[in-house]
Amino acid sequence: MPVFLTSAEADFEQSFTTLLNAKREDSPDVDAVVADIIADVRGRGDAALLELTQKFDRLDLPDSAALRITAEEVDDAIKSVSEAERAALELAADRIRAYHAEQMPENKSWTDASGATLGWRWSAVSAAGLYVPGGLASYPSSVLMNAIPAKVAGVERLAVTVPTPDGQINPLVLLACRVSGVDEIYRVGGAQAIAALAYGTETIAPVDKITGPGNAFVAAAKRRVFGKVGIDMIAGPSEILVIADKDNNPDWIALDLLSQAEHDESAQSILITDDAEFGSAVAVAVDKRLETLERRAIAGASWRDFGAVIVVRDMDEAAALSNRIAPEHLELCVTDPEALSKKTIHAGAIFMGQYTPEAIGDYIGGPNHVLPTARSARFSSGLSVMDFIKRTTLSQMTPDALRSIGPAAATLAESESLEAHGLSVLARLEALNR
Ligand SMILES: NC(=O)c1ccc[n+]([C@@H]2O[C@H](COP(=O)([O-])OP(=O)(O)OC[C@H]3O[C@@H](n4cnc5c(N)ncnc54)[C@H](O)[C@@H]3O)[C@@H](O)[C@H]2O)c1
Ligand SMILES: N[C@H](CO)Cc1c[nH]c[nH+]1
Ligand SMILES: [Zn+2]
Repeated sequence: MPVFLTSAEADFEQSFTTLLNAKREDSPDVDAVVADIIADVRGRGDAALLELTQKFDRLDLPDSAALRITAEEVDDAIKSVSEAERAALELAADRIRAYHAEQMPENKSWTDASGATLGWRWSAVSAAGLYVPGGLASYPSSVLMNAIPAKVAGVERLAVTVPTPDGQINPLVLLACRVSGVDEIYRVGGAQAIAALAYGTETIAPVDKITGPGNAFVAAAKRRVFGKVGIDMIAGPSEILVIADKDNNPDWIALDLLSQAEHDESAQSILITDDAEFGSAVAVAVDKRLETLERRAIAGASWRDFGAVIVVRDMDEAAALSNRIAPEHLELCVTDPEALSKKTIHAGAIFMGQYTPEAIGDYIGGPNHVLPTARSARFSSGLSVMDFIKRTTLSQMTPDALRSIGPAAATLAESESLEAHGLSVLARLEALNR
């Protein structure tokens, strides 16, 4: 049974805090294994990749050239994709592209009172690496969500790594690469893929930024290579918080809760409502749906161990609790979602009104589905074009500007005992005054 909490009860604060701190990730001690794999790939390059691919993915590759999945192999694999799946993927790609194009920031420059021209300019990283988790159960939608923002940002080179256990790959993953404009794809997985992307091998040139989800080995490797390259984030198990009033169909809300519960036994689904009877009706509907759901073992475990129904006095209280949870996904199934959304400020993504199930955001809405989990929406945002660009500041002095602000720089340099700093300004001022 999920927990059923009522905010008016005396022990609510204690129970809510327990819910907030529920440990949802079993991270086995994988760091030592990952350190060895990274050292091996740095030392032996492709030879290590071939050996580790044999060991972990049971795939014997004849030589380094076979690490890359060729355009012909992609052509062959995507023949099996149905027309309906192709059309859906293309529609999703178009909508994700259009949304992310709107995110591109402007360059800026201005001249201030001293005569100095100041500003900044954005430019894309030169090369990005995208890790796609392996197996037939991998998500093509996640390929679009990672690759398209990179392309929109202007990244010139985008390399995908994907493990192919026993030689198997989801053809939709390859189609998603094709639709996103990615043609550099390697059949390598785990920590060895991350090491190859970060440090390079004979076949895989190094990248500047690595994004994409993966298992504990991938996450540990991303943590280790951070600094050598940039990384996006370490995404934890999925989460959904639904705030709903009684004017909703309990079955719809139950399905929304289960849509994230079915991802992972450690996923978390929470309903906050101001109507206890409605809360009970949703809990009943969840149980009913669980009877027939294909992934009922996973979804049932998630709902039993981490699910919750919270009954509050009013929607202001709901908003305050939501901000403390800072969920990855927040659905506002209330009469005035716009007004409530102004109060629910800590959330990765908000879905407004009863006709906007979170699943729309996972696939086709346009915004990114790679979002902050584990309460990190308090201080961070989902993947965007901003993850693939960086800002360079610009300054240009005129002689008058240097005369105006240079002496203060020289004074500060002297107070820091950095003589050459001060002299580099003073030498120019002397020349100007000659
Ligand atoms: N958040 C998202 O959008 C999203 C999307 C898809 C998948 N995921 C997550 O990605 C993960 C997928 O996991 P997966 O394992 O199926 O695929 P994966 O691609 O993440 O990992 C497979 C690789 O792990 C390595 N590995 C496995 N056992 C190892 C061992 N004992 N020692 C060293 N390396 C080992 C191997 O190299 C193997 O190729 C799941 O945790 C899933 O929840 C998240
Ligand atoms: N909801 C997941 C992120 O939390 C993303 C996803 C991919 N496919 C379906 N859903
Ligand atoms: Zn999902």
